[in-house]
Amino acid sequence: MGHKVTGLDLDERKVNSLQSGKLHFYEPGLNDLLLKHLNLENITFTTDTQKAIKENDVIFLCVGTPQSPNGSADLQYVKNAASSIGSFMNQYKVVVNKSTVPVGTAELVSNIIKENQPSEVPFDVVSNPEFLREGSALKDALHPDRVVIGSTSKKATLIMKELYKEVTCPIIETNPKSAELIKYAANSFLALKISFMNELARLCDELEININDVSKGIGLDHRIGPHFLQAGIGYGGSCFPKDVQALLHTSRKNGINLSILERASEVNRTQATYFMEKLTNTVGDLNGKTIAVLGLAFKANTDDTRESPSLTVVDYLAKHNCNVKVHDPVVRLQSSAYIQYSTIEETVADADAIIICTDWDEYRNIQWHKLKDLMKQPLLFDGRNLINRDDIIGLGYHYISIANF
Ligand SMILES: NC(=O)C1=CN([C@@H]2O[C@H](COP(=O)(O)OP(=O)(O)OC[C@H]3O[C@@H](n4cnc5c(N)ncnc54)[C@H](O)[C@@H]3O)[C@@H](O)[C@H]2O)C=CC1
Ligand SMILES: O=C(O)[C@H]1O[C@H](OP(=O)(O)OP(=O)(O)OC[C@H]2O[C@@H](n3ccc(=O)[nH]c3=O)[C@H](O)[C@@H]2O)[C@H](O)[C@@H](O)[C@@H]1O
Repeated sequence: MGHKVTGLDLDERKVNSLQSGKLHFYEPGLNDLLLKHLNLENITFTTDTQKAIKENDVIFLCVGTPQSPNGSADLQYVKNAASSIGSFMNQYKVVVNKSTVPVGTAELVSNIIKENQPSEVPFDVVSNPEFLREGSALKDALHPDRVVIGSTSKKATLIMKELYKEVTCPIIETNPKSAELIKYAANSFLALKISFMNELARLCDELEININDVSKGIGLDHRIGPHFLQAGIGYGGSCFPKDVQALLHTSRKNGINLSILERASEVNRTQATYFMEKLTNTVGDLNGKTIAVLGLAFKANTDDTRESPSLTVVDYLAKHNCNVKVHDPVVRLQSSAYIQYSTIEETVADADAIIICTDWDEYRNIQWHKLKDLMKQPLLFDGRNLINRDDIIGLGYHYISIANF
């Protein structure tokens, strides 16, 4: 968008990798753009906190806000970053909370900055939540549905609008607390949609109704919309699970029961196990069985495995003494719970069953007729409803899905 950007991180390994033009994670399209802007000297990476704070007018806080044991968002990284900003700022700055943070954090950040300033320097704190998805981060960031600016300062709002002037979408101007809640409400509502479909899919399983037809049928109603109605083995990732818990924690602290969200979280907690019970019902005793798991990432087009339902599946299988063989096109993780193979063929060889856990296109396009003879028996569990039921049954597979009839 024409800005000069400094990427500051305390992790030297990440900074060195990015500065040398290599992404340390998988995100389609991002590496080319990184190289382009490194060459144009539009972006540079550093671990020098003081220099990065002094040399920039707008400081985005994009640090992690992981889940604490009690469900709340752990703000230790936000607090540390805020105290560094206070210590090192030398002139007016706009400090932007880009991390997903609970209601009241803009005020908290502001107080920490003030407490750490050696002498008074003016600044404003703005809440500007991020709505991009992993796997489509670039498109989402450059073409967002909306930009939310939560600010009590006209000056800071103007600077933020100038910063986003290349982006063509509605800009919601509000106060910081509303902006903070908008982020949690958005993620929670999306999680709710998924859990609603997953619970409905359990009923569809009983009634032999195709949940995908139900999604299509309701999604065409503009008031409902077609997105985030895909039933599967549950939502994962570094955000939905933790953000739902953080909002529930905020609601309990304030004496309000968000009962629908509580239930959505519970449905998600049990969804992968619900699917695994189908495996037990079909295969019987799992002890010593060889199971091939396709996909470790929490969804396609990312190498992120944080809160991935695949790991719940692997854990379940390992606990039931299965011989677990896994495949993922991009994730490379060592674990004593499984052996990872680089080809799908090796992964499914001698398997008693295949379980699809991630919606990679690579799995959608598998030549299933070629795999059948490699397996002990042609048994396919489709946790993402990726496969055409009639086609796969036509090839002689026994096919079990999330109500994909
Ligand atoms: N990952 C995603 O797709 C999205 C994430 N978010 C939110 O953005 C925030 C960050 O998420 P992720 O990037 O996934 O977290 P992450 O944990 O992968 O990365 C955070 C980075 O901050 C660095 N860091 C911590 N303290 C620092 C400090 N004082 N100075 C400089 N660097 C510091 C860490 O070394 C780490 O590299 C979270 O609040 C998350 O909820 C929001 C929308 C999308
Ligand atoms: O706050 C965040 O970090 C981000 O969290 C999510 O993005 P992300 O976690 O990257 O991925 P999603 O595409 O939302 O998928 C989340 C999980 O839900 C699952 N999902 C998604 C959609 C669906 O219909 N069904 C379904 O099971 C996915 O497989 C995945 O496990 C939100 O979509 C982003 O808007 C938000 O910025």
